[in-house]
Amino acid sequence: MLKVDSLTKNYGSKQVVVDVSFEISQGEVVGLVGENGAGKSTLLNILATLIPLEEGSINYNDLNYGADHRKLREKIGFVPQDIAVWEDFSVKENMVFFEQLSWVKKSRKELRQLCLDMKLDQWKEKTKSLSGGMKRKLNIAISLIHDPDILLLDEPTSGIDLKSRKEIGSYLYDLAKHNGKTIIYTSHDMEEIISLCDRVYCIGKDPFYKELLEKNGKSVQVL
Ligand SMILES: Nc1ncnc2c1ncn2[C@@H]1O[C@H](COP(=O)(O)OP(=O)(O)OP(=O)(O)O)[C@@H](O)[C@H]1O
Repeated sequence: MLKVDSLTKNYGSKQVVVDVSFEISQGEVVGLVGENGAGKSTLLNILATLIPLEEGSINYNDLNYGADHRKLREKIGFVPQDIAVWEDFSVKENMVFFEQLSWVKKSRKELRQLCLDMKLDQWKEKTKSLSGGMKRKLNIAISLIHDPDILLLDEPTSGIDLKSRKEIGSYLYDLAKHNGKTIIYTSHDMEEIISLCDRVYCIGKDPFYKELLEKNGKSVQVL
């Protein structure tokens, strides 16, 4: 269980995340939506321990975000909004590089399989020659190397074609439902949010997203 209590984040005098509380259970797929600048990436970055917690508390099972940073990082996989891979490395070299930094060891075969699960089969190709969508798939595969419990994805399917989006979406859904991973992700693609998410959190005051999603039968909580 991931439990967030009274979380607030300001950038100087600008309040971005204001007194936010929620709980997410193991195996849930939760969408995070809101207009540009609403604070989705900020919240994900705090959950990923990349932005320090200033006000409020966050706990994952018996781990506390104030005290157990290292242990928490072992449990979290993060896919940032901006693609973060080594352009001059091949897909294989990227996977091996990040595996060597990882807490969990994986064989070349297992690393390759993670890419194939993403429908990314250009194992020996230089990353810079891949399309933007393929680089995103590589980024997702990298985030899964250490078998995280929680997967935080910031617009993971942006720039990916519809067929691949659906493939990645169903792969992520299976990871949650069959492997018990907890998935929180942001997207501006409401169709994807509607088809993939168990629940949705909406950041910001604009009722647009809440109304649209509720019309489509989704359970939405405004943060
Ligand atoms: N390091 C920072 N310093 C100051 N302000 C910041 C910083 N990072 C983000 N902000 C501001 O905080 C607000 C929330 O930004 P954030 O990136 O979390 O929004 P978002 O909902 O993810 O937006 P988008 O949908 O465009 O990705 C924005 O107004 C942004 O300008």
